Amino acid sequence: MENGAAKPVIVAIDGPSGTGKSSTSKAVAAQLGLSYLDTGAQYRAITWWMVSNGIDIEDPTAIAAVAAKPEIISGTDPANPTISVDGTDVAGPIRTQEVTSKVSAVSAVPEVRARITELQRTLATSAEYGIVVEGRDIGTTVLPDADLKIFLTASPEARAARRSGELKGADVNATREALIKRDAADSSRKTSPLAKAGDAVEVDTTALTLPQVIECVVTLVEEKRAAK
Ligand SMILES: Nc1ncnc2c1ncn2[C@@H]1O[C@H](COP(=O)(O)OP(=O)(O)OP(=O)(O)O)[C@@H](O)[C@H]1O
Ligand SMILES: Nc1ccn([C@@H]2O[C@H](COP(=O)(O)O)[C@@H](O)[C@H]2O)c(=O)n1
Repeated sequence: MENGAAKPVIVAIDGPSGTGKSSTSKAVAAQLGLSYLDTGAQYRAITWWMVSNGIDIEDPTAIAAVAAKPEIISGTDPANPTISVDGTDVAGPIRTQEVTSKVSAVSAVPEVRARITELQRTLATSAEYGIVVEGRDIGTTVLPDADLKIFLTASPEARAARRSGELKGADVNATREALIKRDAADSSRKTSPLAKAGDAVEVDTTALTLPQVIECVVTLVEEKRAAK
């Protein structure tokens, strides 16, 4: 732990799918003694609830009408990030192909975003030593006053190779097409699209190893902390 008497530091890490946001954010938070929030897991959790309750994912009005119903709780320990819906641990179910293919439609609904954004701001402001929050709109919308904003990128080929390595036996081309499709949906929605904040530092991770990306972000956070 390196938190000492330092003031809380708020770090926003955004970027498209498979650029390394979760792996990097978790490691940076653990190394610097900060909390960690995976906002994609929250959108996946509400999507899982919609699917489980038979809500028509193609109907934004139906989604909006029930967006406030599920109780979503995120644990922010980077060594053991947790996510539950109405008391049920959904860490496994939110990673299914079904949820992945439907999450962009649910996360595009403004009532869903308002609800989840409120949860995210509450967690960020209550983190004693600071927090690393990763997602798509953290630097632009959720935490526009974050101390440090990072926007991770990587080529679609690198991202697909990483993902298909994770999903044993998955076809790289199909994985690449699915990533591109999800990024396009997330980037083109009206409310809080995936976007780089004007004051974010862009890090292209295509040719970097994960430890190199972590080291780069740790250095940037330490510089910000020293200047606070
Ligand atoms: N720089 C890197 N080099 C090689 N592999 C990496 C790198 N960064 C991350 N990975 C691997 O790529 C995969 C995807 O990383 P991760 O889940 O962190 O991405 P993400 O941006 O959070 O994705 P998503 O938005 O889809 O959740 C993981 O298996 C991770 O270990
Ligand atoms: N700040 C965010 C974070 C995520 N989303 C939506 O959730 C989906 C899943 O995210 P993963 O990081 O777990 O892959 C993502 O495709 C977005 O639709 C979001 O809208 N805003």
